[in-house]
Amino acid sequence: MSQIRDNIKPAQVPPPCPLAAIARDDLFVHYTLESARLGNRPMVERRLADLRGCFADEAAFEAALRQGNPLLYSVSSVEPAAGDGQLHYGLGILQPGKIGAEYYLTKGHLHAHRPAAEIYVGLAGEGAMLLEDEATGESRLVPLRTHSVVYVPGHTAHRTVNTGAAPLVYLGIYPSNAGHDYAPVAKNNFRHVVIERDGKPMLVPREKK
Ligand SMILES: O=P(O)(O)OC[C@H]1O[C@](O)(CO)[C@@H](O)[C@@H]1O
Repeated sequence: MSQIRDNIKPAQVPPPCPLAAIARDDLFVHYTLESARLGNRPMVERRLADLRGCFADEAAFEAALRQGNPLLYSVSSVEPAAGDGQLHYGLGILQPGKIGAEYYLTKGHLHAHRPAAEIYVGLAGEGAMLLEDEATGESRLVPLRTHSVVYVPGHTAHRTVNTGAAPLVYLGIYPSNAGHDYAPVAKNNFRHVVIERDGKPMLVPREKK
């Protein structure tokens, strides 16, 4: 018996929670749905020109860009602590609109640390998450709206789409070591496109060029 006990390795003890090391304004952050900004954190803004290559209808994209360079979405983030078990989160606001038949969308990314999952909490508006398994290309369109939560598994490219008429506001919560890897989506894009057909969102395969 004692021999068995001797062979049991002690569980790894995590370092003590660095509560004192966390800034007070990282422990409590206020936001409003109108500003969709976390406290006074900087807003990263993505305008139409930043989304070059994302939309399927390139002629419609160039035509829209000639009319102006509207703000499509903004994200502010809180990163209280790094290290094993810690979390970061971001508040996003994605405007309504379309390029051709395709709804306004975010660039989309994989996590640099591929196993990292993410939780999206819908706070306002009506949209969806486009999920794509990196290895198999398997795709899902999952609704994201007020009072809904979407689970994004690890190893899954994810893009947010606004399918409604009002701004889509959402909170994304992810492991502190997740990181953003934009390169695979920038190179290959998603295999599917979310378009409006007969007034409703529909997932269709991207046409080959
Ligand atoms: O597709 P993008 O450009 O990364 O935008 C989505 C944003 O949503 C989040 O996943 C959560 O707010 C951010 O990490 C990310 O920047």
